[in-house]
Amino acid sequence: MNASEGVAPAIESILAAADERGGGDRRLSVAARSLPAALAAAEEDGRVPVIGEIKPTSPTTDGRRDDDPVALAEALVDGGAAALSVLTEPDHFGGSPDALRQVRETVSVPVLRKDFIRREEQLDVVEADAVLLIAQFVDDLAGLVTAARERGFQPLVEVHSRAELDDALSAGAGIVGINNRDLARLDVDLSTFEELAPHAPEDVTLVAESGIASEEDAARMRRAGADGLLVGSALMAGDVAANTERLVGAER
Ligand SMILES: O=P(O)(O)OC[C@@H](O)[C@@H](O)c1c[nH]c2ccccc12
Repeated sequence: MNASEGVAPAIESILAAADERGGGDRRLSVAARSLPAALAAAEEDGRVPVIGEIKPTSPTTDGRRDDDPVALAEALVDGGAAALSVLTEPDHFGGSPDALRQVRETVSVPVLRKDFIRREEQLDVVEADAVLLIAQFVDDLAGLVTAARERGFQPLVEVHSRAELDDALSAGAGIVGINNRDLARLDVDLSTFEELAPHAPEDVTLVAESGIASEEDAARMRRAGADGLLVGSALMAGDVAANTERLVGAER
């Protein structure tokens, strides 16, 4: 399979860079904070379960947010985020493994590592509670899901189509992220989540990813069955704690 077939030039460049990056030289063993439990606890508490993403920049963002990642993490948690996501991709998203390390040392909520992981040893770069695996970009999804679990990580498998959702489920994913962004065209359509969510079994933790900007968007994804919302850009623009508080307080 040629994983980069039919994807936007920015993504091709992201994948080429990902293939160049090495991995860790020893196998990590992490004691993970449970992401599903953190999302459920927020819900119990009457909060919209938001995974707040620290994303300094991206190929679809204008400008950059170069604040201290720890300060951003604290603002997200103060605003009520149930969990955090930290970009570790350096070349296109301005992230770093070190930012994740510092954030995870500071906060007590679960932290997701957001990167383009292609090979097993790339899991060994930095400890996190959950790791993103993008179905479209991984050749042996079941193998990487197992490799992630062997290290103690909770794999969050990202999908964008029915076929990828089925692949994620057959690979044994317990947490599935449905990305509303089409990586081939780079546009966002919230109906992606609405169309795919009904095909996931009840016991899978479902995360709606990308393009959630308003309280209405948050409510819409919750009505469609999202157990968690992964939000980056809309939180990063302006006052991070206030932005988070607004989405966390959205009604259904
Ligand atoms: O900034 P947004 O539209 O709220 O999106 C967050 C997140 O879903 C997005 O950053 C993302 C989804 N899948 C990814 C894979 C790699 C890098 C980034 C992503």
